[in-house]
Amino acid sequence: MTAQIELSNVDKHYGAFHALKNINLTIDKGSFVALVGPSGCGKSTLLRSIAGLETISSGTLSIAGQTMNNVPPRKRDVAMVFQSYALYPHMSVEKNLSYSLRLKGTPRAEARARAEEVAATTGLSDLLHRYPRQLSGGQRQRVAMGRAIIRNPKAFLFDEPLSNLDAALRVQMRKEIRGLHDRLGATSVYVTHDQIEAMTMADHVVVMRAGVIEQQGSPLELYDTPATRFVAGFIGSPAMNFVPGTIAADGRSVQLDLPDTQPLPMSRPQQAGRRVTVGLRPEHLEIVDPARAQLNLPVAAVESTGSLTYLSTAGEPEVTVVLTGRSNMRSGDRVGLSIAPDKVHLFDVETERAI
Ligand SMILES: Nc1ncnc2c1ncn2[C@@H]1O[C@H](COP(=O)(O)OP(=O)(O)OP(=O)(O)O)[C@@H](O)[C@H]1O
Repeated sequence: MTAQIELSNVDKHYGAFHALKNINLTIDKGSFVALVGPSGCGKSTLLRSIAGLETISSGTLSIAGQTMNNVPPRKRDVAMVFQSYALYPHMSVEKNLSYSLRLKGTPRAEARARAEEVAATTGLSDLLHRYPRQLSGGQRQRVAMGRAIIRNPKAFLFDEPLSNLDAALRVQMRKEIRGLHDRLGATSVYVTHDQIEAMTMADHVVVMRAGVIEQQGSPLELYDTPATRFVAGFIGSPAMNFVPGTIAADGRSVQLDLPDTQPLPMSRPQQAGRRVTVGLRPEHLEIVDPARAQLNLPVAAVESTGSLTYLSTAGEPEVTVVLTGRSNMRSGDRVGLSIAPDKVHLFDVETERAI
């Protein structure tokens, strides 16, 4: 039942506002694709366009090879799962699950049997007689999932489904949703503003910005080779540090605009004298003996979570360093840092594209 979804040259205008700009995206059958980006970038609009809750202004949208541009939502055979759950409060879990089947005229006994089957898949077997108000947030989310599953749709469309849950439950539900996706062999499209959620759940991540697909790829492709400064800053936590710099005369190292820094060797030669933005991930900076450090910076703050320690430096721009374990550094100390040549990212100052 599961299907491929294809968008080619899709545009969406809300009056004069251009919400989606020339979107080209193939969602392979059986894949789990996350749409991420800051608030207002168009990810919900894209998802709602697939569902048919928005009409696209131009381009083609197809599901299982059939053009869907003018097909109403209920005939697209896709299931949406929302953050608000949208459960019927006056119906038991069993009735919530079987409602769509009953609407289609499925006999009562068969609908109940399907509800029991789906309840077993989603861990709701003991809760079939409860009402939504008697469920925890995670259980309600599972009912919302179950209602989508029972319809055996061509694709599952998730709109920030975990936003209402606390941090621990979110982590658990991520695994449950991904596990269900795998067991059902489903095609899933998942909107989130949380890049960690996207990275941990999806096979393919689509980063959007102001209505445009900025970059798409596997989670680690985006992390290792961000195409733009925006993607570099959006993927990875804590965020990449950006420092202005100049390619040195030898073309093989880059001098940062920070006092007490040596040129950083690069893995590929660049044009000498070129002004660039240098990207350094906090987890790639290593603390080293000041005598052989490439950067010597004053420490402004030290924060520890027990397993990780975050150092931030004084001065402009601030540089963040993350290390595993603990550190006896204190505010006011100087820290010596170095970074491997293949971990130095460079971006064009004007276009902000990776170079
Ligand atoms: N019905 C509408 N009429 C006019 N503009 C709209 C409409 N719906 C959305 N927009 C605009 O389109 C842009 C994209 O909205 P969308 O909801 O897709 O963003 P989003 O990336 O999902 O953001 P968020 O994470 O905040 O939900 C926003 O600037 C929004 O204000």
